[in-house]
Amino acid sequence: MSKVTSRATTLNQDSGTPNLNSDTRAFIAISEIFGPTIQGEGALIGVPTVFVRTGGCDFRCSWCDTLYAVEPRFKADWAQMSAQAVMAEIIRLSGNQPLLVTLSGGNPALQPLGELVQLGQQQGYTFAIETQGSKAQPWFGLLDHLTLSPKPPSSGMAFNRARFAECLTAAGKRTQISLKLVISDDADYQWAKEFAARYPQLSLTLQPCNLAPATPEQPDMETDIESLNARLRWLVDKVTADRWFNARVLPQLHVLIWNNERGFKA
Ligand SMILES: C[S@@+](CC[C@H](N)C(=O)[O-])C[C@H]1O[C@@H](n2cnc3c(N)ncnc32)[C@H](O)[C@@H]1O
Ligand SMILES: Nc1nc2[nH]cc(C(=O)O)c2c(=O)[nH]1
Ligand code: SF4
Ligand SMILES: [Mg+2]
Repeated sequence: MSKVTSRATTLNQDSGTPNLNSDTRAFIAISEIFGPTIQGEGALIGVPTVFVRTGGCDFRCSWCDTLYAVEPRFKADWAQMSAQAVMAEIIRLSGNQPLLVTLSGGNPALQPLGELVQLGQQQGYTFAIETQGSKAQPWFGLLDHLTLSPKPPSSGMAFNRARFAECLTAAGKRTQISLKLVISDDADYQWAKEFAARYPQLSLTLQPCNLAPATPEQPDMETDIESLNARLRWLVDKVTADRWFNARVLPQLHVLIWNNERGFKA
């Protein structure tokens, strides 16, 4: 399957729109732009969208399924693109028909994305972001959806409550915020219960961890759907037994459909 990935670099930085980035000349590190497909996870599951995946991350989760957009050894594969060039690719992929654009990564919050969001919204596109809540940006307040996915103990990453709070503040009132917590074992589940209790105002999705995701070394590795389903059943049983009725339990739909393969859809 061939991949829809933008590699062009444009030099036109003059958008004429108000600037929300500290650096007006900033380029965005892009790992891939693909779609239209459907959002496979969380509160917007099933919604048609184009993904913009940025390169680079401040975390190294033990089970990360997108290391090709995280580790600096893949930097040479990332394009440095202007907001205008990214928008042109989104318009091309969507046939100039506005839809939801999902910013993911890596950590897209490390990138200067305010201008892109403004450009797209002027043309009727809406914007969602997937980020772990380790870095806030002033342009979070422009977004339509902010999915915060703080990491459980199994990831090996630490939680910074102050930084997470900054993300909530930056999103303000206009942006819809939801929580997406990945669960791989009992310790993660217990952590998620305590975490969610601290943020009762946020809509919540629990997502079973894929403990054997495709890796840059084995990108075509078959997903073990049976064990993913077993973990999903385990999670549903726990949530219902605990009468945790404001939690939503969802698989990664794109993994079930396309095996998390990089390409047009996954
Ligand atoms: C690849 S991350 C990129 C965005 C951002 N860095 C973050 O973690 O939110 C997108 C989502 O995939 C989830 N994810 C990554 N690896 C996973 C895995 N092996 N199983 C289940 N979810 C995973 C993350 O927790 C996050 O919610
Ligand atoms: N279809 C699809 N849905 C997704 N939801 C979150 C994704 C991500 O990698 O951030 C993702 C992805 O890579 N593909
Ligand atoms: S924060 Fe997201 S992109 Fe970064 S390593 Fe963790 S799962 Fe991967
Ligand atoms: Mg993914």
